[in-house]
Amino acid sequence: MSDNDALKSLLPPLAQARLQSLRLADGTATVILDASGFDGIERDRLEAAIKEALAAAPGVSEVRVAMMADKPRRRIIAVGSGKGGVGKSTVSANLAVALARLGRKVGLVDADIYGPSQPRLLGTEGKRPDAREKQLIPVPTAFGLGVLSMGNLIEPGKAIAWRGPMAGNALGQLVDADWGAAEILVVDLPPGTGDVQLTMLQRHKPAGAVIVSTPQDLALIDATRAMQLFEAGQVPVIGLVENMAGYVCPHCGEVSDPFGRGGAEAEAARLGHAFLGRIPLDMMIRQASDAGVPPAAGDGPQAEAFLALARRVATWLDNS
Ligand SMILES: Nc1ncnc2c1ncn2[C@@H]1O[C@H](COP(=O)(O)OP(=O)(O)OP(=O)(O)O)[C@@H](O)[C@H]1O
Repeated sequence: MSDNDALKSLLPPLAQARLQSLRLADGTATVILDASGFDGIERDRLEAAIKEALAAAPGVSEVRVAMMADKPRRRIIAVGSGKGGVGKSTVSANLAVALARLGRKVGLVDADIYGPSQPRLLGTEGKRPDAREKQLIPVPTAFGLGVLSMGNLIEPGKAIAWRGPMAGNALGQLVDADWGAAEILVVDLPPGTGDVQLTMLQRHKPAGAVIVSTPQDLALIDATRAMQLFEAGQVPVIGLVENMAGYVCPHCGEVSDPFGRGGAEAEAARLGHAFLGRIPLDMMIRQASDAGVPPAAGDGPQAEAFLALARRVATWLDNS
């Protein structure tokens, strides 16, 4: 029997069952265990039992126990659009806030190198993330979620010079940050089908993608292209959201359809994708967003529209 096997046989059965590695070097026994599912008391008890079991073993002067914690199963929802200005950032921010309101543990990554707008939308402008051992710590917001933005990493105005590997590495820093207990990461992608999208697909494997479009035909053609990119990368398209869908008159509340109606729903159906809902073109949405208070955090029909979207996305995640 090797020294390691002899030591292993001294461990309590539970520790043996959960053992990942056991090493003895210079009198120090290092025991690494998979402690997923254990609470603090169970961990303390097990650690004490292991120390007691090995303390008197030959050649052991010190025992170190490392418990590998549960890694939360974190899933990425990529929010994309075919073209800029369709409200992808607005939808991402409010989807994340609404998911948090539904009790989901969520974080938001602003990967839009061309126009990082999440700090403004979530009222965190000017706040920089801390870092611990080179890992970024998300900036807390008033809405129950943390946020990290490309804007935290690049100097304003320099975004356009960011290409390929640089943008990919920056995305990695944001996605692999210290997201704590967050189970869902909503990632606001740049518009179109460029480098950041490809890195997202290849390195970070989103669980699914939400595509935002306005009702115009041209926006829908671009949205279709964005959906095809995700499908080619084997990322399921959760569905299509139609933003700026009907205009809500700020005076009388009447809803009209300056860009037509039903186009996105028909396009989603044509492509065999789900239609996730309609967000109206509403002055209140723009004003609240500009003021750093996402409408999803408030009351009324605007919040309800985003909560309905979040419910659909949460249900999709639960069933996939
Ligand atoms: N449903 C809406 N009602 C009213 N205004 C909206 C709505 N959605 C977005 N906006 C406004 O439209 C503008 C563009 O939105 P946003 O920045 O979210 O778009 P985007 O697609 O992320 O753009 P970009 O790709 O350029 O970053 C913002 O001023 C935003 O407040």
